Amino acid sequence: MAQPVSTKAAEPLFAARGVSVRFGGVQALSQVSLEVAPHEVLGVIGPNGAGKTTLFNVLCGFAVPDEGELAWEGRPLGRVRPSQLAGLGMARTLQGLGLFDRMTVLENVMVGADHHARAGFWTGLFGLGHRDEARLVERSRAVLARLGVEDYAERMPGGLPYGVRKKVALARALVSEPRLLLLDEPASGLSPHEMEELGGVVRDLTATTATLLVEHHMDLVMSVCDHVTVLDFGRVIASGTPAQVQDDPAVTAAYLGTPVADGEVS
Ligand SMILES: Nc1ncnc2c1ncn2[C@@H]1O[C@H](COP(=O)(O)OP(=O)(O)OP(=O)(O)O)[C@@H](O)[C@H]1O
Repeated sequence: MAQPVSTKAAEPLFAARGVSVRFGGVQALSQVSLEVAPHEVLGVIGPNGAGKTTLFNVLCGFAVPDEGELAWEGRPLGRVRPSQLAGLGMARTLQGLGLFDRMTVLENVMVGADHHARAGFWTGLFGLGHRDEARLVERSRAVLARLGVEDYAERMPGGLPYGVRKKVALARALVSEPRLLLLDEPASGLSPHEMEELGGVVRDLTATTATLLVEHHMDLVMSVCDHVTVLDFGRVIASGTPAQVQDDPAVTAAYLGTPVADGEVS
C-alpha cells in the first residue's frame, strides 16, 4: 500500500482528530483523523457504509463523537453545535437541499447570510436597516449570478429543475462568504455538464475558501480535490493526492469489496 502522505505545509483550518462513533454494536467511525488546510479541496470517499455520512454529521456538529475532537485553526472546539460552526465561518450543503418552498430563491439565499447580519436574518426581517438589507440583496444576487441562476431569483424553488435548486442551496451556503465549505454529495443528481460547472466553482472558491466534499462521483473528486481521504468500515485506509489514492491497492480492494487485512490499514 502507498504510504499516507502529508504534503500539507499550512496550519490546518479545520481538523478532526481520533473521531470514533458507535451506533449500538456498529463501529461507524474508528479513530478517524483528517485536516483541511486553508484554500484546499479535500475529498472524502469510500464504499457504501464506509462512514462518510457519519463523519460529515460529526464535522457539521449534527452528531457527537464518542471519542475524538474537532479543532479550528488549532484550537479544540469542544462540544460542537451547528450554530457555533456557522459563527466560525463554516457553511454546508446537505443531501436534502432544505430549501424553503414558501420563500423565493432570493430569500432562500438571504437566509444563508445570517452569519453576517448581526442580529440574524429573521430578526433582520423586522430590524435590518434599509442599507443593510439592500447590501444583503445585492450580495445574494451576486452569488446567484456567479452560479448562473440569477434569472430564477424571484421564483419559488419548488417547481425548478433539480440542478437549479442544488445551485440555490450552494448559493445559500456561499452568501455567508465561508472560510470552509462542507458539501455532502454535491454532484448527486447533476448532469455531466452541471458537474463540470460545480467543479469549476469549487476550484475558483479556493482563492478564499477551503472545501471538504463527501462525494461518490470519482471524476469530480479526482479532478477538483487536492487531497483525498478514503474511508472503509469506518477507518481511514488511505489519504494523499488523488493520484496516490487511486494507485493504492487498499483503496482498490475496498471498492472491489475485498476486505483489507488489519496490517494494511493505516
Ligand atoms: N443511525 C444509525 N444507527 C445505526 N447504524 C447506523 C446509523 N447510521 C449509520 N449507521 C451505520 O454506520 C455505518 C456507516 O454509515 P454511513 O451512513 O456513515 O456510511 P456512508 O459511507 O455514508 O454510506 P453510503 O455511501 O451508503 O451513504 C454503516 O454500517 C451504517 O449502517
